[in-house]
Amino acid sequence: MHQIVGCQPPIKLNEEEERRKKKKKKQKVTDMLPVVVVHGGADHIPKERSEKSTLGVCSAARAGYTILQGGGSSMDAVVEAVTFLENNPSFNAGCGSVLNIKGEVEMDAIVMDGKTLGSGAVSAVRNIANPIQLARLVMDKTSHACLTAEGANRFARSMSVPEVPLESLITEYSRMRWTKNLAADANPVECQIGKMGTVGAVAVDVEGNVACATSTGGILNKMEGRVGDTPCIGSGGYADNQVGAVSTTGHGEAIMKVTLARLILFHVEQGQSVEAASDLGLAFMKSRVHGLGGVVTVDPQGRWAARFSSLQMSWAAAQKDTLHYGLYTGEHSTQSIEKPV
Ligand SMILES: NC(=O)C[C@H](N)C(=O)O
Repeated sequence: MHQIVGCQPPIKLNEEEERRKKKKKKQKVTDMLPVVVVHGGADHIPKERSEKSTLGVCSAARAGYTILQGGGSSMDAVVEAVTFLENNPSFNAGCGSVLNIKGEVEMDAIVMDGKTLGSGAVSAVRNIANPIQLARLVMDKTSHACLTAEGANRFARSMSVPEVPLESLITEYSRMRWTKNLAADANPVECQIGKMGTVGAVAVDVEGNVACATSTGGILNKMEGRVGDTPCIGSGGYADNQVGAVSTTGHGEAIMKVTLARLILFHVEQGQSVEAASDLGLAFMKSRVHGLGGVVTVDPQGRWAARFSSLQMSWAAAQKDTLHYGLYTGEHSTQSIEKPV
């Protein structure tokens, strides 16, 4: 092998100029940090519930953003935002979860840390007010990626996570929809309407670390023990500091078939913008397996997208001093982050 000694690339006269430009570009991009984006589920939300849904995602985005502004990690921010949404009975996660065929709540959740690719998930858990916090404990305190059903509940007890009465997670609205779907003349597709509101969040902190969190009660009148896409890595969410983070919502069986979150990040790796990559992933899911859904996506520079193929998806994003939010396709409202909606 020949070694070429003293062979240097020619010095460009405008090298300094280029360096300055690059630095400026980098500064501009990192100015976009921190950021948090949340969703309240890909849905067809009845009019009377849409305001609550928008208010809910806006306060969750604010809660996550407060953590980031205080120098907190993206993981802390997404868990905080999703905890907010789980505690809000307007969403299909935590209190307000849809009921399975037996009229019971069984919930799934996942978190993923883009710095380490560490993740934690729970599936088919009951009696837990905040499955997202339990998912985080699985990540932080075990060597496993997912715990399910009774085992997850036993782990919760060992971690002193309080168990709550099953009834406390059931709202009148979810019971009404469950009963309606049991009727002989029920239309199961129509009965899903207004109740697909899985919740999720993605964030980038000031250090450029990305994270995702997703939590759900699943789908209405599902079989006992059904596990959806949410706790599955690459389906319900994915986070990698080298690419970005995604949280998904929609028809779980379809999302799993195309591993939607990872598919979107593949498109980002191929050079697509977060917006184009999200649209490509959703379009593929629609054409290939007839599945509808929605996603929130960020890249490590703080560029973000909230996209959906369903009729609606409530979403909100907090970045710099602005809160962005929307519900219908093409809707994008903004206001100062200081001002309550
Ligand atoms: N609303 C949803 O997003 C449902 C969730 N993806 C599931 O199938 O469990």
